Amino acid sequence: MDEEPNVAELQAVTWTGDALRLIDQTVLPARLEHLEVRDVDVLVDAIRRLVVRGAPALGVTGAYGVAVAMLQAEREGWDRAALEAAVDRIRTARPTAVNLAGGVDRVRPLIGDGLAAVTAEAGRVLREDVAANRAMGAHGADWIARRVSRRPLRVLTHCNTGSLATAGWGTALGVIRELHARGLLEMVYADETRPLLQGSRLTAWELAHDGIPHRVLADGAAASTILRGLVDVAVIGADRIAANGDTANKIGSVGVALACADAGIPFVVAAPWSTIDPGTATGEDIPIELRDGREVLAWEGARTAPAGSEGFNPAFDVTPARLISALVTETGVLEPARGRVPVPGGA
Ligand SMILES: CSC[C@H]1O[C@H](OP(=O)(O)O)[C@H](O)[C@@H]1O
Repeated sequence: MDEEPNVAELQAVTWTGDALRLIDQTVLPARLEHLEVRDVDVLVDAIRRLVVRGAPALGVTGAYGVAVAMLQAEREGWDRAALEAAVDRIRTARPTAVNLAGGVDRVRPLIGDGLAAVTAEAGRVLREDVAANRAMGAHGADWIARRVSRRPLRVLTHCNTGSLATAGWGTALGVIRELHARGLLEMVYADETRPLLQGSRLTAWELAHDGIPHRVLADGAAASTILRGLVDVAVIGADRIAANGDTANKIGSVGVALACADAGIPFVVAAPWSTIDPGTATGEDIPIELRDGREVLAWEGARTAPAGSEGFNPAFDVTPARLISALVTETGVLEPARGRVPVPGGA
């Protein structure tokens, strides 16, 4: 890695004019490399392998993915039906983050207006997300500063919700960046987030580049670290939020929420409205991605479990609204645990 990147401004997803340029998150933090995508099969594979990942980043990817499909259709002489089928494959490449489908659906109606219309709308999706993250950071820091009296603050987070998971700045990590900028932050406890280690590989990389003090902990250490009083607030992201406030996020999130409830500290979710799905009534209706069990049984090709063992690898879990102290959005803060949910009267 040559130049030191400005990680807070890093763009996991950019459009080159004729290709999607993705940071390859599977090789971070060892190497900062990019993948230029001009083919739908390559894009679907990149989404499934988490080359690009994180709900808002997937939303931008889905939007520009329509442009990738349009250019390939032109090159390869696809008819409209073949183009729509390719767009559907992008839309369904991963099931849980509602943003992926949302990004595709945002630009799909513009296919008939041509590539420029599609890429212009996709650009708005990207810029709106950056603006949303900045606003979320401020709303979240304001809420936490009002609700938590200890200074400075010790914050626990799970998975990666920074520039790498969004169009820039981050959701939960955007709140953490804002707390740091205000001089309110003592320490960030970053769950390693097995099995793909988004916390130890990606969040730690972002925090280190920002000069934010942090410690990486085993996922299994989160609950006792919270119960021992070493954490003042937990802030995490989301992949899909149901109408009643139930929230799907990276596997291990609900354990953090349960520990926070028992310890009497706030459990905060930071997510843009593009992650809220009014069409999903409750957490029971959120599709949970079941990934290849082998991800749990090995790391970088080195088997860690016995040959005969099977893996069980749900990628997300659902935290019930009753455990969520604050849902921080770009327009302000809801309090699901107090009944203030995205769709009042929702299921
Ligand atoms: C800012 S949303 C990030 C969200 O997405 C992650 O999932 P994955 O790494 O599998 O894409 C995780 O749930 C994060 O909280």
